[in-house]
Amino acid sequence: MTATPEAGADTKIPVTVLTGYLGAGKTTLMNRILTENHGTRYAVIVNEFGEIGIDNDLLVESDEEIFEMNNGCICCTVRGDLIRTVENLMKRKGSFDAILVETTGVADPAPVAQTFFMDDDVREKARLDAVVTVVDSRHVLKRLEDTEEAEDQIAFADVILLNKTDLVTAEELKAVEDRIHSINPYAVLHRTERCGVDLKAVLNRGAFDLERILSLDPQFLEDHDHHHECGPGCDHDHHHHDHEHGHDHHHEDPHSVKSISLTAGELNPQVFFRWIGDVTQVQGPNILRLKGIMAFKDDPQRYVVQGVHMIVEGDHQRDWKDGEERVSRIVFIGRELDENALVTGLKACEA
Ligand SMILES: Nc1nc2c(ncn2[C@@H]2O[C@H](COP(=O)(O)OP(=O)(O)OP(=O)(O)O)[C@@H](O)[C@H]2O)c(=O)[nH]1
Repeated sequence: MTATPEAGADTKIPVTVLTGYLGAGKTTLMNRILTENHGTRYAVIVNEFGEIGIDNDLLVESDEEIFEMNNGCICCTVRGDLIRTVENLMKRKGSFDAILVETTGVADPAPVAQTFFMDDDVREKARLDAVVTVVDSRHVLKRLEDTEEAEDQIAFADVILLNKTDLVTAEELKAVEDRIHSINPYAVLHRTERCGVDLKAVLNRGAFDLERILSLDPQFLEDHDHHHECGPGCDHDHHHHDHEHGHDHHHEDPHSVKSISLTAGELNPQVFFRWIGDVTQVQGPNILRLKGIMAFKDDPQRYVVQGVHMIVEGDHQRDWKDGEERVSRIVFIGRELDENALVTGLKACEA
């Protein structure tokens, strides 16, 4: 974690990570990005060559290669292939403006995101802009029953394209939205057919769109969630799927993903860094994402933290504006999170 503003943060190449279950529409979105006239030149990294038409854009193949960190982290891995690919791309810096990583065939988006936090050389040159998840509206509820990966992809997302809306009824779509919202209330949702979305809504979001995420009223979200999870969403599931485990109340399942949003006043940075380090060491395997904007006492600038599992990084972002309320806000998305401990822990960081 660096405590000083990083020089040249703006010159870092933004990286968009594209995830989504098999057949959700990732290639369709990719084709759109590569063919639409948006003025940005993308270098594309895929695990395997797709049938993508490329003009000016670079397409790089990378083989699956994942390293576990040898520092005892049980949930942190980096992708050697991705590091090398990004480094090779950087030698051609100037010939593209942004990088798009398609995680075809990769079930877990964490190692891809972690690579952009953990490898120093990569971090120096590139910044993770957003994780974009394409969801098949027709099949996602079933996928969520079958696999943890489908849930992880939603939990990780900053932007979600609710695709194939032509294949579901309005009620079905609403149920899907409710369910996604219950997993990750902070992702921006766009309903799409053939991934038809204004690409500005997907690309170059900046810092995981923290501003927007954290400006949401957590109280509202909690009420909202509760209502939805026990309401039409659950009903819908019952009608459409056979449940082997015999219940639908996802929030009662300790293994399901939930989000916890906390606020506090001005913090003592030393105490906060120690706390967030401890939290991620202990709860890291269960923390899929964390994002926060912190107000440190006597610090003229806002401090932004974000993390994946046990990895946290932070940076000063910009000056607090005149009249802007100096509050600290942080969101954890994960499984089996100890909410009381998080609440007490953050409180104890107050200056
Ligand atoms: N009906 C319908 N079909 C769609 C939509 N979007 C994509 N498809 C189709 O769904 C199929 C899968 O789309 P892809 O874009 O290849 O999905 P993908 O996520 O790249 O698939 P994999 O690479 O296999 O993981 C294709 O036949 C697309 O034409 C949509 O909104 N509605």
